[in-house]
Amino acid sequence: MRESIPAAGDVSRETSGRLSAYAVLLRKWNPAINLVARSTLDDLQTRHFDDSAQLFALCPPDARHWVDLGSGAGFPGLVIAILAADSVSDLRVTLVESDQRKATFLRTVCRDLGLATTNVIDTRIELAEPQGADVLSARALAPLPRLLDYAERHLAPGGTALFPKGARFADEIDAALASWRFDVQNHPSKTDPQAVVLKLGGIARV
Ligand SMILES: C[S@@+](CC[C@H](N)C(=O)[O-])C[C@H]1O[C@@H](n2cnc3c(N)ncnc32)[C@H](O)[C@@H]1O
Repeated sequence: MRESIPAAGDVSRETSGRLSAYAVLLRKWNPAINLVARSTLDDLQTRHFDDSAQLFALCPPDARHWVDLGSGAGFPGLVIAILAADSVSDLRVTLVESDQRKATFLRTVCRDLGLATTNVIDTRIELAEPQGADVLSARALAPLPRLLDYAERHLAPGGTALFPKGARFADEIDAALASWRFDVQNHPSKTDPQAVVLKLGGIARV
């Protein structure tokens, strides 16, 4: 089956082809290793592809290394890697996923799609070598205070964190401010009226 999944905004034929090939692999592997909830397979584009692609527009132009934590089936990190492969930037992407079967899936997609500058680390975030990321992302991984612990390990000084969050994002920010200071912008989600993408900079422990 040929998928037709362009990301949000205009993308080249090559990028559109890679996104379609990724979707085909996802559907093929999903019954065996439960990459995404079956209920979301009917709306892969909005729930996963567009939801991931919106983060790419928030990437600082001088970023060189994007690290996605707890990538699972590759959201948002693999979509970012596909979009970056077609951009003028030299962005390389690292996906951290401790589930070995999911990490194998991520590596297979990278190989089949020719994503030569995307790397998969199949260890726990807490144990992985510090990554010095310019941009750190994590979707559906952990509450904000724990994400900031991860950012302390893996984000370069002055780096940017992008965390999609649900309707209770303000409570998470309040909880995090007990131990951290940071600048935060709330970008409304383009796929869910209740959700936002939090863009954090200047992260430091109080
Ligand atoms: C709920 S899923 C979200 C996956 C993906 N980010 C998404 O939004 O579709 C969380 C993923 O993070 C991985 N994970 C959870 N804790 C982790 C850790 N400490 N280190 C590495 N991966 C972790 C899990 O294996 C799982 O694939």
